[in-house]
Amino acid sequence: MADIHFSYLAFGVLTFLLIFLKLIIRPHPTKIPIKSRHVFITGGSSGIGLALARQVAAEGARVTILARDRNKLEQAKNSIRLSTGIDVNILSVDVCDFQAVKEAVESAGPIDVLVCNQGVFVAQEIVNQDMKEIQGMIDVNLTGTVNLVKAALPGMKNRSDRKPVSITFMSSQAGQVGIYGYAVYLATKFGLRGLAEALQQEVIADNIHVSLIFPPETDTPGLTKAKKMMPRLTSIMAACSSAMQADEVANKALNGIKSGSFFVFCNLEGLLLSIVTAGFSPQRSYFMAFVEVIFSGLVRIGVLCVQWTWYGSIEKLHA
Ligand SMILES: NC(=O)C1=CN([C@@H]2O[C@H](COP(=O)(O)OP(=O)(O)OC[C@H]3O[C@@H](n4cnc5c(N)ncnc54)[C@H](OP(=O)(O)O)[C@@H]3O)[C@@H](O)[C@H]2O)C=CC1
Ligand SMILES: CCCCCCCCCCCCCCCC(=O)[C@@H](N)CO
Repeated sequence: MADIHFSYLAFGVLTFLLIFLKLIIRPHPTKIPIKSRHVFITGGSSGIGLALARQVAAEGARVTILARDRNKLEQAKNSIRLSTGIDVNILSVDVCDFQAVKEAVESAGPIDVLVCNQGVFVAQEIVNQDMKEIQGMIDVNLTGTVNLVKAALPGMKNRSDRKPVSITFMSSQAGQVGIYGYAVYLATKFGLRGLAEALQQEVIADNIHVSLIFPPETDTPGLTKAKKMMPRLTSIMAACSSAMQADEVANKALNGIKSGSFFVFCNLEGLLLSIVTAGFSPQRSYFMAFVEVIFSGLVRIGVLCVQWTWYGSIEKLHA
């Protein structure tokens, strides 16, 4: 008898919670159309950016890709033409040069979806890392992204149609959790989260929607390069989240952008990380908000266990 009453009560409380969350979550849910829109992808000549460029081109978007190396850009353009029959616009620019970024953005025409995906990463203990490498990661990943936002925002705010548009940042699961060997890289990726949270508040009135993508290790030319000198502990920790192909990550990213999700996770570990690091992030899905509220404590126990094994590995390898 008491059992039945208890389950009614639990059901009632959970239903009330769902309805409550549906009423209060902000920003409101949205949908970002892709077809016939201008998608501007930095770092679009390689890896995740190239895979995303191919997918949005196949969905009928007008695509611009930006990177430094003109040869790689030409190759990317040819490979996208071969697989989709569509021509993308290429721009050879260094994101660290604000003036050049501004001119490139103006030459490309009004942007509907800006994907700041360019990034460099070197896995190495900070004590061994030289200042050039450190400064390079901060300049490309963080300052470069600020440059892009600063250059593109005026045009996006003053667009002629008021349809929803997106600014998307390529973070990393290493933008949600500390990983040995990635101290400076993490500083840039955690930095993007702060940028994204404040920016979303500043641009919501313009119907601009911010997304943050959190990929696990992804098979790309960039990762192949980083693996050459990766510390053992970096590999051990990164292997706790299952690796993915660039196409799969691009697909998750595209679905996340279309649904205007603020946090976009890519695999099961990513879902758990997004629950446990939800913090003060905006949430458009009442269902995800519900999942966060109910499960964050439990997942916290899980990640504390993961930290326990990680610190065990650190002790062992440093003994
Ligand atoms: N691969 C992985 O395991 C993961 C990657 N990520 C993130 O995803 C993003 C893409 O990574 P991935 O596909 O592996 O990278 P790649 O190294 O394969 O490609 C990087 C792209 O960025 C461009 N780029 C680099 N520096 C600049 C610059 N200064 N100005 C303009 N473009 C630049 C490169 O072109 P060029 O050199 O010609 O300029 C290239 O197109 C990065 O932000 C990365 O941090 C996140 C999680 C996991
Ligand atoms: C119970 C909860 C379980 C949660 C498990 C969490 C495991 C986190 C692993 C994070 C791996 C991040 C790799 C990103 C690497 C990257 O960004 C690239 N640029 C370079 O590889």
